[in-house]
Amino acid sequence: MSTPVLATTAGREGWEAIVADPAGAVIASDFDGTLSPLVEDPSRSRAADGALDALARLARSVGQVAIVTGRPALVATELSGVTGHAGLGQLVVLGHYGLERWEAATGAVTSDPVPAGVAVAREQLPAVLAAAGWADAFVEDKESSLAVHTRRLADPAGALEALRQPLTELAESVELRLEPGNLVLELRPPGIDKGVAIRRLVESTGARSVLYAGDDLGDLAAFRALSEARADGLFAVLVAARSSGAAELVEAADIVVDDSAGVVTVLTALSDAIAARG
Ligand SMILES: O=P(O)(O)OC[C@H]1O[C@H](O[C@H]2O[C@H](CO)[C@@H](O)[C@H](O)[C@H]2O)[C@H](O)[C@@H](O)[C@@H]1O
Repeated sequence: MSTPVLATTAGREGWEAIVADPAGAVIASDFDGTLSPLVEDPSRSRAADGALDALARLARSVGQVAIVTGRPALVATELSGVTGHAGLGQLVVLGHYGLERWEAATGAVTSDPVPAGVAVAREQLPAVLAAAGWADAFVEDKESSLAVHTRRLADPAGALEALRQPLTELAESVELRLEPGNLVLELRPPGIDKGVAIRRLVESTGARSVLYAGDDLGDLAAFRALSEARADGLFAVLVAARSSGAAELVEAADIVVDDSAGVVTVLTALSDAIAARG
């Protein structure tokens, strides 16, 4: 498979660094919209065809393969099907934007503490949704956070805009953070995001290079953290899938693909390039 179009010098250098020194590389990807096609019902998300095989093939040569997701770590492992998948025995899943860490090697999840505000928000949320006129919005209760989805409402974009301010106020009143995403508004713990998560992973692995793939606004923090880390000598390749239409993410990317199938193509091309270098 040929090398994908690398739009930037930093991206080309990052790709070359991974190919030349795969043992020093972390390959990390978001789940929804990046490794999995977007679907209406979040409980029906599944890894795209070939995604796990592509990760497993990379895992043979790179230092670390990881999924970095807004989902609870165990939900992401179950939906993605990574548990027990051949070749993914060293995978790490950073769930809840990095609040949780699951390791395939042990099957154990560790988590930072969940702030009390989540329980208060859970109680108050139905009344806030009703007052905004969107009592039927789907609430995905993720235990450590609450995601309000508008995708299945009559006016998904209108509902998202109508709910943004009241949910911001609710989040602030209980010391949570409002995380906007693709037709979703999440109330979640502050102090952690995918930027913090990927920095921790780079530090703990001693990585010299990273490829990170994402599609939504929540992935911007990882893109920013890795862009900044380039100044300290880290090589990075930033891959954006257009799935969620996050323009800022696409603008900041070194490689842009349409969807999760495109992400699989990039991962496969990278493992081909590593294999060709021998
Ligand atoms: O960090 P991610 O793995 O991308 O998770 C972010 C949120 O993704 C999920 O919602 C998105 O995907 C759904 C399934 O395709 C889709 O229906 C929804 O509209 C998208 O926003 C998930 O449900 C959230 O909990 C995640 O935080």
